[in-house]
Amino acid sequence: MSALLEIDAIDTAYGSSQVLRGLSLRVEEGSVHSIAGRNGVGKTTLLRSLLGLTPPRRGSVHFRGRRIDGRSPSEIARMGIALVPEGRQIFPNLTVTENLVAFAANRHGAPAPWTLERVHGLFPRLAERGANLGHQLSGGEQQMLAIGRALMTNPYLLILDEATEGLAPLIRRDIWQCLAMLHRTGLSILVIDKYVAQLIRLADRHSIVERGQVVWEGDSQALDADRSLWRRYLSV
Ligand SMILES: Nc1ncnc2c1ncn2[C@@H]1O[C@H](COP(=O)(O)OP(=O)(O)OP(=O)(O)O)[C@@H](O)[C@H]1O
Repeated sequence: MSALLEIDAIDTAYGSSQVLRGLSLRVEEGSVHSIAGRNGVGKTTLLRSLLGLTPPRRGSVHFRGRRIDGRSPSEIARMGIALVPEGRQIFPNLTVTENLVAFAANRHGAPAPWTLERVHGLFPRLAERGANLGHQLSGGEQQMLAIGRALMTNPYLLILDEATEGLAPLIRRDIWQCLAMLHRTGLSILVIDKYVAQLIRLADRHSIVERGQVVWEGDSQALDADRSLWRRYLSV
């Protein structure tokens, strides 16, 4: 496997308040990589750093072998990173179909690109609700739409920030199943979530963040076996 994303010793701060402290992380191509950790340890700041929203002050970020820290968020997105943000942030006054096609692109010539039809195959509910406005959807439907919209950009890396937050258990199960299916297609995924047992089932590698640093990294078997890690770093 080769590295799709390489974050090397980044420091990121909001004004004088430093959040990330020499954080390093490597996501292999074709893998699902989870980032876990308690509230406020810097997980969202890590995403903001690699997406160019809050650029790191030190260290480097490479994506597909090219340095991306210092580039603008739109340039980084065009290089093939798609975010499913916390809170979904779909367009409330566009229809479901308009939300899906608004940013559709196949900039990198994916041989089997995501299209409206393929997204409808993944989430049949989005086909049924195609003419409804974003604000008329349930939380679960909004989450499906946010994932579908990200896929329509045909990214190399899909990032999900708390995608199952606030969803009913059955809808959460659907989202986990959808991510497992995307993993089987070979898509690389970086996922932040609180449900450690589900992350263990889904992801290949895990990084635990504490006070702005990665304090543990390993595979699912190792994370499953060491419950002291869960108690110490994950409040579960
Ligand atoms: N825009 C901002 N300005 C100043 N401080 C911020 C800003 N955003 C986050 N912080 C602070 O940075 C720290 C890390 O926050 P961050 O959102 O990255 O953590 P997190 O691990 O994603 O937590 P959560 O799970 O609650 O989203 C927190 O102390 C938070 O208060």
